[in-house]
Order: sequence, then structure tokens, then C-alpha cells
Amino acid sequence: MADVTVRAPAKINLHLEVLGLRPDGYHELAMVMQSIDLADTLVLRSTADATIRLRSDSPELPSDGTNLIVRAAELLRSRVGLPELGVDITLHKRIPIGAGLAGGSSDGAAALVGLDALWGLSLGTARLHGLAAALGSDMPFCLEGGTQLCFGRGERLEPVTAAGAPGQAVLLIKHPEASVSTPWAYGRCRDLRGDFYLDAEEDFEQRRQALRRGPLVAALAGQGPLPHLRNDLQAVVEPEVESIRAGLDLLRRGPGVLAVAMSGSGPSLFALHPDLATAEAARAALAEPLAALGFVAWCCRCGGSGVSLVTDGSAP
Ligand SMILES: C[C@@](CO)(OP(=O)(O)O)[C@H](O)COP(=O)(O)OP(=O)(O)OC[C@H]1O[C@@H](n2ccc(N)nc2=O)[C@H](O)[C@@H]1O
Ligand SMILES: Nc1ncnc2c1ncn2[C@@H]1O[C@H](COP(=O)(O)OP(=O)(O)O)[C@@H](O)[C@H]1O
Repeated sequence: MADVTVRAPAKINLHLEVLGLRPDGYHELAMVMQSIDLADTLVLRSTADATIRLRSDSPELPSDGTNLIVRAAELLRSRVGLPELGVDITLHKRIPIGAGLAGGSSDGAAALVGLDALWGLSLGTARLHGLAAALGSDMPFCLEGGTQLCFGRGERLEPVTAAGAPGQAVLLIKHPEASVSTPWAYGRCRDLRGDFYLDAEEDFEQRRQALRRGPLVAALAGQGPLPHLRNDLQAVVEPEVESIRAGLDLLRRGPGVLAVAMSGSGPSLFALHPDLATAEAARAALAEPLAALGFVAWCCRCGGSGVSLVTDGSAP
């Protein structure tokens, strides 16, 4: 079969609420996640040597079995019981690593979709979701993309209509030296807020309903103003990382900004804007202070989809 090319978009969290602890040790979450058009590209070529090979243009990223692309390929091959399958994968990395943008999760999701096509497996959505959920809590969202309510560990999805979404673009920034460990952020959240954690399923469901019927989902459907964006991990991380505090203050000063938050466990920060032109105008207006503080900035559209096969040769 000819090469298969897949786009792996990043995500931001428009809402991240930590509800409590689950028996499996993960946190019960209520989130709204949004795909953005900052994306990695994977090119997959079938081989006959029963080997999974990854080459990446990111020097800081391992290409061995710790890479989520390789882990996804190995899990898929073992689950279908075809050890003789082989693939050469080339990764073009654009999403900053460990940034709260699910770059690794999206690459893993892209590997599942790309290999399903390359190896002609036709596994279907449910089986791909099962494999994704086994590899990471954010990976099922990365398969579907768009705008979704995410519950459970993050793997239970409910699509949200964002037809009238006021925030169609983001000004995204990240400090190259800042890094936040996701397990650390959740552990710190438990230390600081564990006394307020819910623990009954009916209480979890009450919070899910509040989000489904709340002002954020209404605003995304074009009914009413955008509320303050809640991220419980931001409340934990922000006091510990000066560049995050400085970055959020800067983004709030951008012209035309609608709302500002940290994405996921950070350290990426974003400002929602009505459209790409407004996001770019804000980036230009903040260019000097952003550079002075050492931030890297992107302007991205909020996208309607997750991982996707590229059939028109458009992905560079
Ligand atoms: C924080 C979030 C918010 O969207 O994203 P990022 O900031 O990583 O992008 C996610 O919850 C990250 O999802 P993901 O990166 O897939 O997490 P996983 O690999 O499944 O878990 C990594 C670690 O995070 C903690 N974890 C993750 C998910 C969850 N619901 N509860 C947790 O406590 C656990 O310590 C776990 O061992
Ligand atoms: N293909 C990949 N791209 C980015 N990170 C990866 C990849 N494979 C494994 N990882 C590891 O996964 C972690 C980041 O996962 P990711 O889903 O990108 O989280 P975040 O949302 O914080 O960026 C990092 O510790 C990184 O080393």
C-alpha cells in the first residue's frame, strides 16, 4: 500500500474540573476540550521486516518504545495478533512537548488511525477508542477532536455543538524553559484540594450536569457571553511557576481577548479571540513583552476535528 499521512492536532482545555479520586488512582474529571490547528504530521510506510521504526525531526524526543507512537503501534499489532506486520514512521513535530497540548497523545492517536488504514485492519471506532484509552486518558479525545465534554479519566466523550462559539482562534504561548509534570500537578492538586474532593457517583454526575447545562456550553453554542475559564490545575501550578503568572497577565492585556487560561497541566497558556485576525493583532501588540520574557507564540484556529488522514497531499 502507498504511504499513509496523518495529521495529529493539538488540544486546549476550555474547562478542567477535578471532581475527586477514582478507585484506579486516577482523578475523576469534568472537562471541555477543543482541537486547535497546531498539528504534528506522521507519514507511515509498510515494511515486510516485522519491525516498528520511528524517525522524528525532534531531537528532544526519544524514538524508542517510550514514544507514544511506538507504544500505540506495538499495542495495536499485539491486539490484532499479527506480529509479522512492520512499519517505518516519520514524525514531523510541531506541537511543543509536555506542554499541556496532548502532543504525545495526539501522535499516538494518529499512529492508531494511520496503521489501521496502512495495514487494512478496519478496526472501527469502538476498538480504536479502546486502544486509545489504554494508552492515555487524553488519547480518545485526540481521535475524535473538535469540541467535546470529557468525563471519567478524560476518555468518556460527549460532543458539544460549537456552531456559535465566540472564541474561534487562540493566541497560544509557551516558555521554552518551563515544564510541568502532569503526575506532579495532579498530586499537588490532591495535596491542596483533596479535602474538598467529591467521592459519590451521584455527586460526580451532578457536576457533569452542571457543566452540560452551564454557561460555557451555552456560550459555545452562541447563547450568551463566555464565562471565566476554569482550570483546577492552573490554580495549583500558577503559584509555583513565575513565567505562567507573567504569561497570563500578558495575554489578558491583548486587544480583543475574550478569555485566558492555562491548557491542561501546563505550561502552555492561551487567550481566546473571536477570529484569527484578532489573535494575530494581539500577538503583534504583545510581540515586544512576549519576546522580552522569552515566550514562543502561535496563532491557531479552533478546529472541528481530531486526527485525520491526509489524502490531498496538503500536510507539509
Ligand atoms: C492534564 C490533562 C488534561 O487534559 O492533559 P495534559 O495537560 O497532560 O495535556 C490530562 O488529564 C492528562 O492526560 P494524559 O496525559 O493522557 O494522562 P495519562 O497519561 O493518562 O496519566 C498521566 C498521569 O496523570 C495523572 N492523571 C491523569 C488523568 C487523570 N484523569 N487523573 C490523573 O490523576 C496520573 O498521575 C497519571 O499517572
Ligand atoms: N510522540 C510524542 N510527542 C510528544 N510527547 C511524547 C511523545 N511520545 C511520548 N511522549 C512523552 O509524553 C509526555 C507528553 O505527553 P503529551 O500527551 O504531549 O502531554 P502534554 O499534553 O503535557 O503535552 C512527555 O513526557 C513526552 O516525553
